[in-house]
Amino acid sequence: MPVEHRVAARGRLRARVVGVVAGRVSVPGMGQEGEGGASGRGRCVGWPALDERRGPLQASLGTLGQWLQPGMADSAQAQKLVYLVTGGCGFLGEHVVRMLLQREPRLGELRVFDRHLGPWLEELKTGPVRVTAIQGDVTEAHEVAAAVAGAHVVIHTAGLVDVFGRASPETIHEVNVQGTRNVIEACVQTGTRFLVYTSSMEVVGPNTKGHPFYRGNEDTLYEAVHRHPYPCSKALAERLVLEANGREVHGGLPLVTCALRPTGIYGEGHQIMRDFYRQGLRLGGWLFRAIPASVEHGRVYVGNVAWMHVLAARELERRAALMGGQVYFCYDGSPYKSYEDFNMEFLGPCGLQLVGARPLLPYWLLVFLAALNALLQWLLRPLVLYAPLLNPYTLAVANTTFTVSTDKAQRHFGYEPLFSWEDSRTRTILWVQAAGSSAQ
Ligand SMILES: NC(=O)c1ccc[n+]([C@@H]2O[C@H](COP(=O)([O-])OP(=O)(O)OC[C@H]3O[C@@H](n4cnc5c(N)ncnc54)[C@H](O)[C@@H]3O)[C@@H](O)[C@H]2O)c1
Ligand SMILES: CC(C)CCC[C@@H](C)[C@H]1CC[C@H]2[C@@H]3[C@H](O)C=C4C[C@@H](O)CC[C@]4(C)[C@H]3CC[C@]12C
Repeated sequence: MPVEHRVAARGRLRARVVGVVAGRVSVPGMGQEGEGGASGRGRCVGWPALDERRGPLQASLGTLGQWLQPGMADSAQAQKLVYLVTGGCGFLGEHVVRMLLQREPRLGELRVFDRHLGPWLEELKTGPVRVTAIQGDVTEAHEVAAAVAGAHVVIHTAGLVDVFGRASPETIHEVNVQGTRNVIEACVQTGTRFLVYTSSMEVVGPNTKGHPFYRGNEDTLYEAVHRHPYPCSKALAERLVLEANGREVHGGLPLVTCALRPTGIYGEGHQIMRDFYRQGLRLGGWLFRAIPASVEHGRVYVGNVAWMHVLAARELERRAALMGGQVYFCYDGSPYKSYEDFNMEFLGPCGLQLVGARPLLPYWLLVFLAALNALLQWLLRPLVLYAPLLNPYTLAVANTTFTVSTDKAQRHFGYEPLFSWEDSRTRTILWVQAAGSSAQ
């Protein structure tokens, strides 16, 4: 285990650094010119309004020339940058960390900030890039500020992903909204100019009315009304990030922010996929269709989501005027399918079968069971945490078509999926097989 020590950061800020390891850098990526676009806005029912704090430069985004420091373009190749990834030990965060090490040529130091540090960070010991593991909590403003101090770019992916009622609404709000506010304020205080936020499709929908969002893009009009704490928190946090674009950071330059909105992410490390696999194994290799095959659910491979983060972070500097304050859905070539049929793309080759061309239970019965689960969760809460996959919210999400079709990230910062559907599928199958056999 690494030796625990403390480092002094800018001013009186201090960070708890629990390890320093080094990783490898390789192949550069790409980028091209694009055009502007719009960002979505949601409405949270029953949640506090946001501070209406806007940066002085918010309303007047300048030309690219105004955003670049003198000589920056010339020195860009030589300059080594410090990146901070919050939530860097999570499902997506680990892929972002590894992707940065493999594909960001300007990476000089990579700070991985998480409440729970993964042992795999130790693997990243060889190579020229300094990797700094920082155990910290985004809800603690001083810990965030200490980690951010001196970083050029922050990728803020830490979040409490809970649609099952495991955490309280207050905790979800604290981590996702206050945590994001802390990251923004840390950037402003310490002079960090570039912030990429991992948002979610749920900032848009599905809404509580079950309206379909079919092949939508960032400009598609949709009635985004949130009641569940998780989408509420993501919507509020995304708004904070977008509104912070243009705020003056320490040193006088403007903050540049953007938000990426993945749909349902799949790939190596996806816990819910592993849970379905294990459940199928327990049921003798069978899974039972609950949702009609006609309900399409957007999915995106984790490696492509990570790649989009890396590209967005890289291009924010050069394309600040275009990308600042923008939202981008995360997309790739994964096929449009129902949630269960899509899972079968991986679970099928692992030996599971989905029974039924149509749902085996009538929808009203699922609604009843979901409501019963919610009631049981509430009744049992003082005694035990009962948090099954099926509840009224997850049923509504699974049973509402939500698919995106867009090229905004391609136009704005040259994003193309790095992994084909075939690659993504193969990698995920191999992981499910390994995860399944380790569970035996
Ligand atoms: N998984 C998906 O399908 C999906 C889809 C869209 C968006 N997202 C977003 O992507 C991000 C990552 O999600 P994920 O699926 O990798 O989840 P995850 O739970 O695997 O990762 C989140 C990471 O954040 C860390 N974290 C949580 N609370 C923290 C705190 N208070 N301080 C510091 N670190 C903390 C966790 O330890 C974890 O490592 C989240 O912001 C989530 O909202 C996920
Ligand atoms: C009705 C049951 C048989 C099936 C239950 C499946 C359910 C657990 C799944 C379906 C859709 C899933 C969500 C969707 O992929 C997108 C996201 C966005 C992301 O920000 C967090 C995860 C989440 C909510 C998925 C959670 C699991 C869901 C609801």
